[in-house]
Amino acid sequence: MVSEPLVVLDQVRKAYRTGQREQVVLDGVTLTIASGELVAVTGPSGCGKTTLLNIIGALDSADAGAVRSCGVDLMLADRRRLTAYRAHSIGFVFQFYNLLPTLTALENVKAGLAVAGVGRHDADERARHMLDNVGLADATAKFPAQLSGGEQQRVAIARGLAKGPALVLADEPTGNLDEDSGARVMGLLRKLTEDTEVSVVLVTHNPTVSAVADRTVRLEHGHVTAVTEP
Ligand SMILES: Nc1ncnc2c1ncn2[C@@H]1O[C@H](COP(=O)(O)OP(=O)(O)OP(=O)(O)O)[C@@H](O)[C@H]1O
Repeated sequence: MVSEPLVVLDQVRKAYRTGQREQVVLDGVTLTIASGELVAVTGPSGCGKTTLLNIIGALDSADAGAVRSCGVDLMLADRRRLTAYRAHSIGFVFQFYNLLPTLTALENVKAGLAVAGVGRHDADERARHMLDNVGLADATAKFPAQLSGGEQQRVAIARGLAKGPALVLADEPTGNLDEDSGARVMGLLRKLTEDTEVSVVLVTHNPTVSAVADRTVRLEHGHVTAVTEP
């Protein structure tokens, strides 16, 4: 039996309007992502990579086309359904980690679980387990400012993954890291897709990062211009 892809984008169009001016950012983007796949999205600055990620994550909406992800039709779903989709199905990882500075590593991961509706006892156990998985079992009580950039990004990955999402969306997850820390973060994301059914879509400018992916999708002038597999 051939299973349905986790994400299906069909002829997706997105334009931004500023006053009278309309800028078409995505102009007929078609793309599918399978469960357990790691897909890198590359392309020149301003080509719409973040916009594409935001549409898949229901942080923004397409103007036309079809967008289905994790069993949800994002073009038809109401706000409540979209909020539940973001909270349960998607793990977000950002370039600048977006950790809460006044919370410890453990509390940051637990905060992500609270949003997903996980009870306090379960959340504590799961958060500790996730921090252990990313190699930070000794850093649970540390605040973000006491951690390196790479460690902070690993906390952010633990936070994004603790709720058990089907899909992780990562915008330049290694963009602020040195080569070694970046390689470790990529190794973590790679292992995750190998050990579980989680899919990862990440935006990157770095060819070393996209080399780790199952597929690299290049966006240019609103279109997918190339798809490469290593
Ligand atoms: N909310 C918005 N309103 C108006 N224009 C926007 C908005 N968001 C993005 N844009 C414009 O859409 C285009 C695509 O932006 P996007 O952030 O998706 O590109 P990107 O490929 O991720 O760029 P970069 O690699 O520089 O991060 C840019 O020209 C940007 O200025």
